[in-house]
Amino acid sequence: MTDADSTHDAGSDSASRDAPDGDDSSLALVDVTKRYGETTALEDLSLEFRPGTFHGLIGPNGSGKTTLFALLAGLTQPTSGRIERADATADVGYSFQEPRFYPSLTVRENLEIFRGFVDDPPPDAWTETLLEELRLEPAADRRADELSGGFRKKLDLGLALIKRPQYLLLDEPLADVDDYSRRRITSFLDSYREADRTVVVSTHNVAAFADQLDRLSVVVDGDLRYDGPPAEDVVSQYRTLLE
Ligand SMILES: Nc1ncnc2c1ncn2[C@@H]1O[C@H](COP(=O)(O)OP(=O)(O)OP(=O)(O)O)[C@@H](O)[C@H]1O
Repeated sequence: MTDADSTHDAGSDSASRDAPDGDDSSLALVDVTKRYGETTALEDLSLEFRPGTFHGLIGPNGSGKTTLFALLAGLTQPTSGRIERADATADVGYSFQEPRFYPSLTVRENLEIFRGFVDDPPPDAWTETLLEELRLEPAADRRADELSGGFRKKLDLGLALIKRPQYLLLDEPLADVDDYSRRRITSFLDSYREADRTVVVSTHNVAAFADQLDRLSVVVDGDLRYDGPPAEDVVSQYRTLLE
């Protein structure tokens, strides 16, 4: 599958065959430093995202999480180091900036248009699955610019998922989302990962994903402070790591 002309899909030009640790289907940053002028957002950071993993990325404000996602999605280039994507054809879907969609089109029309950008699109039923699993159905026929904040967030999540990407990068996917939808969405993302896809969630609300996380990475001031299994009490673990 090639990348589509979609704001929610990343290009694959930074792909390479060999990932660290010999895992031939992971996505990884290798010795990455990213500077914006005088500001160092990430410093010599290496991190791997493996298939079939629900990976949590946490860290205080300004620690470099958004920068890391932008690098993985190919939206910006490292100052030094490299991004490796073992399977050059694997897609990256993302939702981590302001929601983007066609404002005058309905939720369903937006999903269909973005699905149409994909060269080898998932079947029609995938759109219906997303409408149902993301609890978007009540707003399916409403214009995108008339949606509440929570529905906008869910539409953005739907657009990130419409291509069924191998790697799904989500920044605060549950922000503004009601409790019932949260449970549905976390369980849907859980099953998405079971299909050997990678879900990476950047969040300040690590407790919301405690039951799903397979791996936890903590970034503080551009450094990787922890990368490994989440503890049973992930909130305490994070607090301890920050001390
Ligand atoms: N386009 C930019 N130009 C200059 N500095 C930037 C730019 N983007 C990010 N930075 C700086 O890089 C550092 C990391 O920012 P980044 O947005 O990646 O952190 P973050 O962990 O996503 O923060 P938050 O949790 O607050 O969203 C910060 O010091 C930030 O000010």
